[in-house]
Amino acid sequence: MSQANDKPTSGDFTKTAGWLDWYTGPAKPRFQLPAGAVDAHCHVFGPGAEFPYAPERKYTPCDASKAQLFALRDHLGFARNVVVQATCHGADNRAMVDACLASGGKARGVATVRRSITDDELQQLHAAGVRGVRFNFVKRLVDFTPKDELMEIAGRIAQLGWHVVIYFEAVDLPELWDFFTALPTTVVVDHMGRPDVSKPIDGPEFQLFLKFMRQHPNVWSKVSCPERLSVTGPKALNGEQAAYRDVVPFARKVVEEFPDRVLWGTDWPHPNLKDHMPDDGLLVDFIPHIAPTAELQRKLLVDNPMRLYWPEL
Ligand SMILES: O=C(O)c1cc(C(=O)O)oc(=O)c1
Repeated sequence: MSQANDKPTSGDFTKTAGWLDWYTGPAKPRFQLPAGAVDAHCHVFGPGAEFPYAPERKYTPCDASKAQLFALRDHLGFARNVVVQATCHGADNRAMVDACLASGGKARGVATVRRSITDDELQQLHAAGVRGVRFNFVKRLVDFTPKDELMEIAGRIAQLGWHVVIYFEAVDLPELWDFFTALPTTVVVDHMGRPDVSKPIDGPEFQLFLKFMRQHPNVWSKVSCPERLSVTGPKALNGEQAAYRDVVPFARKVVEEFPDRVLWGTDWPHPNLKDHMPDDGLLVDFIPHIAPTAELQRKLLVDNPMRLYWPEL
């Protein structure tokens, strides 16, 4: 349906040139999600008039509110969300926290924090449902933060039982290896560490990522974002049931080798896509291609995210 660039950015903001808005009117998935499924990676954007975008942001999105996120959750058949702080909000977690608080216990959060955060502020985030912090190493999204600052934060949040979510490009893994493997918490990799899927699955780059997971049982991976990683498509649009073929072997390998350490999320509202905006219903239909059995699906969508984000249930 709509791929038009017609969604607003409220407040004193103008969308980044060429910004693609999230997809209106997604299909009802054909794949029936297991009961209690968690969308373990999604975001809210603003609305800018209520929760202004951060001065240090690298892009200005269209608004994507908590009500719109919850409507998508219900439409697709998810029971819960994990709302990950988007870089356009910097370390101002108010929009994410507001979504968690308004969810009636159906959303947990992952925050971005600075070294200056107080213990009281961390406790308030915990009470709102935050269970992790995100460290971002993708240079087009954030300015550099010194590793000693990040390690100090990791040490503090470890005491709350939280985990660290890391986002990086595959080519940067060698340089980041020592830092990542020194983290004292569970470590969750966003989007499989962004493999270049035009390279062979048994080539050095993806093998290094598998080695990272094999050698470090505290490392988990989100097998999300085929729409970002795919080079050949086809796109999840117009009813396509075999989308993003080139990503399937990579994601399926991770799911099958590490079934107890994988998560899946829509990545709605899909920041910074340049080529197309996927139909989120068809993205859900991608899941059985990478998790082909009911047991793998239940672990990926229910057991693993519940263990990490709702261990008390
Ligand atoms: O690849 C991206 O552009 C991207 C950006 C963000 C963010 O801005 O937080 O989050 C993601 O999961 C992916």
